[in-house]
Amino acid sequence: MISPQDRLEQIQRIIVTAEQMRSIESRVFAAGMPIAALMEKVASKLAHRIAALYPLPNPRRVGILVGPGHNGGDALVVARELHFKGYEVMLCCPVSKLKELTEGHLRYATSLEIPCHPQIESLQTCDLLIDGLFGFGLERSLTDPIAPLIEQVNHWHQPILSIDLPSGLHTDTGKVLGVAIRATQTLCLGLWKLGLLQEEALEHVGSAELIDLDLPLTDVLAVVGDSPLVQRGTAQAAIATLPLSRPPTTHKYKMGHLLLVCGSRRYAGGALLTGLGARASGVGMLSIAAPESLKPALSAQLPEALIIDCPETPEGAITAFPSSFSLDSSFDAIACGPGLTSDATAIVEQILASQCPLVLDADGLNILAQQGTIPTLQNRQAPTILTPHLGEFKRLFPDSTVTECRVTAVQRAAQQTGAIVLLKGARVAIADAQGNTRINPESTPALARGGSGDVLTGLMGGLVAQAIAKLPKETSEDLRTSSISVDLIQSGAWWHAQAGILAAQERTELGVDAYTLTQFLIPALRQQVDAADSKTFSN
Ligand SMILES: NC(=O)C1=CN([C@@H]2O[C@H](COP(=O)(O)OP(=O)(O)OC[C@H]3O[C@@H](n4cnc5c(N)ncnc54)[C@H](OP(=O)(O)O)[C@@H]3O)[C@@H](O)[C@H]2O)[C@@H](O)CC1
Ligand SMILES: Nc1ncnc2c1ncn2[C@@H]1O[C@H](COP(=O)(O)OP(=O)(O)O)[C@@H](O)[C@H]1O
Ligand SMILES: [K+]
Repeated sequence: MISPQDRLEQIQRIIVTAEQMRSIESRVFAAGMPIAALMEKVASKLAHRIAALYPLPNPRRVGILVGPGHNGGDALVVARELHFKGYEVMLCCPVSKLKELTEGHLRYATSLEIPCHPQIESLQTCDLLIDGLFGFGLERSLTDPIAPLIEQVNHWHQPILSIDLPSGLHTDTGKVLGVAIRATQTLCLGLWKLGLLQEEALEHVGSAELIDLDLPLTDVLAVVGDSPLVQRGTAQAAIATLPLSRPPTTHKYKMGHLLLVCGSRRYAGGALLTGLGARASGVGMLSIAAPESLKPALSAQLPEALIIDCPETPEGAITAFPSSFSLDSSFDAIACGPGLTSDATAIVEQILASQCPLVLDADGLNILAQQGTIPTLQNRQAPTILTPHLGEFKRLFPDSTVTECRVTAVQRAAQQTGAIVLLKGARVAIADAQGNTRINPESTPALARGGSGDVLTGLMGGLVAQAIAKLPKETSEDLRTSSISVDLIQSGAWWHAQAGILAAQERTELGVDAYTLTQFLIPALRQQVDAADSKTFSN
């Protein structure tokens, strides 16, 4: 039997759509769990958590918004529980036609003399609001009388805690259906809903937490599959994937040789930041192909790196490798792009034509887009990882539907190109050609700053080089490609985000320039590994 900790770790990785959640719920009910019993369990866990987050005596007055379905039912059971814990609870139920179970709970709450108001204004003096209007059953845009009510509540100043999802969000796309609650906090029930991990939802979700409902893993996996394609990144999964321990008899070339191709006189920092990101990855050997005029600055900051002086244009951009250099099989991976400028077309073409595993970013991506993304990559044999931000993604895939759903856009891009595609942003989404998808659930807007993507490119390049270096030399291209998993790429995205979070905690969100970020990569990893170890020991 799986231990409760392992089960919870697996549950934390699962992401469901509304349809999948409905199927899981149906299986549990068909197996004999009464709907009302599950609702009691949900609401008792919610009430406990709410009382811990907002302990008496302040806040005392709690206003609860009740919708027509079972989200409203949950809210009413929470109302009853908080009432008995000593909170001064009042309800607002703006609809008259309720589902049967919800109606029963409303009748009982009223019998307990918990006041229920049709007008939202009565709740304005509450210290805390709980949003139980709609959960994953919402399918249509909100209109009168609920839409104006939500707009009004969003203008008030008390914290709002949403049950399952902020009411008004689409469960799968995270898009606002007309209007949606702007929650301070969302307590998601049972399993993570896809919409909560979509970038569009972020301003509405606040901080998000999963309330485990002990849904049987067999029922969950029967619906999402034993190895679900779409998974939420977790610290445990990332730590398990990172190359944290080294074989005792290893040597530098066994720990990966990474070639960085980056920088120009104009974007000198691009090469440095990529190099510092790569350094933190632990890669065994680092070579940097950069304009020759950057050598003194790079050597001063990265004394361990081999600098390959490239001839440069009068503007200080690389156009080609030096004539003495051959792009041979001594490199386990190349990370290319930050700070290059569009003058680097020939060198990027040469790299794309090589058999070397490649992380492509920034101007490397813009040059690829000009060459024709899909045909160029379809011809490429070696593993390729693209790390575009939204603008670069649109240039790479002009026909994409990225504005509708980032996750499906990334999946399609990966399937069309055979590359692993990582779409940057507040919620990084990563997919491979087989549809395996990861979403990084936690980050900080402190990273929205020039150069922080360069750090990611170097870090990612170092991780890829180490993964490739582990393989025997005669490994086939197919096996080399499959050795670079979405989990490895997600572990890099997770690590980068954790460094940003730790740096922001220590230095405020204003203090996380890209150079500072590089200095937090190792401390953040240390902190996370220690936290994971202490969890293991305490279990
Ligand atoms: N699955 C689980 O494991 C568990 C689920 N649980 C809870 O149940 C929640 C899901 O409950 P749910 O299915 O009743 O849907 P919910 O989100 O409350 O709303 C649907 C209602 O809204 C109505 N409606 C829809 N659109 C509308 C609109 N635009 N404007 C106005 N009305 C609109 C719609 O009416 P209709 O479409 O029939 O007109 C229907 O009555 C889930 O989020 C969680 O909180 C837990 O209790 C137990 C464990
Ligand atoms: N609002 C945000 N929240 C969290 N992370 C963000 C946010 N905005 C950007 N990032 C992250 O910061 C990095 C920015 O990369 P990029 O746009 O390539 O910048 P640059 O090219 O200047 O280095 C990416 O890793 C991205 O995921
Ligand atoms: K809700």
